[in-house]
Amino acid sequence: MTPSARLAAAIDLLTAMEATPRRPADAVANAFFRERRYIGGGDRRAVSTRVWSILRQWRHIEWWLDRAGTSATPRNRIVAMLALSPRPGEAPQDLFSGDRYAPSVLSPAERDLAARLRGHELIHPDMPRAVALEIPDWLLPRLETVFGDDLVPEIEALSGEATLDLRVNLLKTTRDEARQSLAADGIIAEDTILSPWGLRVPGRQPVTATAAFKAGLVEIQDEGSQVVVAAADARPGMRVVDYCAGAAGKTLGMAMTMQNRGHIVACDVSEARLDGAVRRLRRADVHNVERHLLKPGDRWAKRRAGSFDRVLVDAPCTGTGTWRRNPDARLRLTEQDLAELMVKQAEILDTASTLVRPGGRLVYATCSILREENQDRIETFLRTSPQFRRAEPDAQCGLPAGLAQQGMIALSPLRDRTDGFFAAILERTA
Ligand SMILES: C[S@@+](CC[C@H](N)C(=O)[O-])C[C@H]1O[C@@H](n2cnc3c(N)ncnc32)[C@H](O)[C@@H]1O
Repeated sequence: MTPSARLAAAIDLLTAMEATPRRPADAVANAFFRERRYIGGGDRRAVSTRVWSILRQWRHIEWWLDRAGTSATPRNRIVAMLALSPRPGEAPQDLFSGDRYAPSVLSPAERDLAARLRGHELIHPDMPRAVALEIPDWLLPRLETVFGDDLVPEIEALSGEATLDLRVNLLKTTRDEARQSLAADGIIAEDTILSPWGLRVPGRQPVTATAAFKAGLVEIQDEGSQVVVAAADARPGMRVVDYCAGAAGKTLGMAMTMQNRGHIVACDVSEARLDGAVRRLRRADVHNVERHLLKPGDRWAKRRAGSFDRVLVDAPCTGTGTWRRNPDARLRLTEQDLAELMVKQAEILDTASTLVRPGGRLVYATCSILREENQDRIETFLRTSPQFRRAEPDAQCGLPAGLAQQGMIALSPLRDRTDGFFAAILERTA
């Protein structure tokens, strides 16, 4: 594709995203490219990079368009981005060439817009703080409470590119062998700092095409998720529940720390997600996992009360810790979403906690950075559940000493170079 044709595809993709504003951008993009199989890998990456650069600057661009008195159409967004963040060979009038497959030539109003914005920076001193930080207005006071003086660098870190982390599957290999196998396919990976089984790959590399990935030696998993797996400290022979297992990301990690011995029940309310786990479990050679679909009125938990050594609750949450991957999510998130999720988290935690045996552990985790979903949730739970107390990670789980503070781990992209993650370790005393 020519640069102009790629730009036209970017405009079409932005238009598709605007047509379904509640749908995650990556789901819209996947559907978009599935319907256009003629767009090859390199072109797909170029179109996505262009669109994602706009998603990351959504509020900045809107502010500039509003100031210019024009509407935030996909074409105007792209014209504004090209003018505010110019790159060599990307003059708007050249890319909007009107040629075959290219966007139609700029209208007088679009040309005027480009001329007015040229020479300005994306961020302007007059922008309200929430706009400058690219977060919804209602979230600003909450994030100021969480990060205090570090708010700006923390949000900058949350807005950057995500790292590509792998969890080595110790059921099949060692960290060194996995690293060597990746190197044979031209991918140089480094050990992660916090996770004892992690490898970090620089940039965006085609890991899924490597022999290591195909053979199930490595699994793509953010280091923060791996830390949650380590905090769960599931050991060989234990009875374990992964109560919100989804497609089994953390189930796979726990099966590994259990050396495939003992039993894990992977529960979820989503049949599609649990089905997605099957192929991953097989590829990783995991065979101590049973899947259980939770249904309304399900008596499964009641019948098994107090019978598990470990219960992991990887709760549905705002995902505010994963903005590096999903920059569009921060703009979709509403105060109502947070309120609904908090009700759900309380219900899930209450039910799942009944499964833990006396002396067993409950680990509650989110990929959120908000206090309401994390520390506040745990404090409320502990007030009403005196049979639980905070516990420290055991040294044998492999996490660095001092990572947990009073039984809670809060990871941030700025400090830890992971997604924003939270995990609380609770022990049932009676
Ligand atoms: C953060 S995701 C889990 C991700 C998964 N543990 C992983 O590591 O790949 C949260 C999961 O909670 C599930 N969920 C939502 N409501 C639930 C409920 N009431 N009980 C159990 N699971 C629920 C969702 O379907 C979703 O798969």
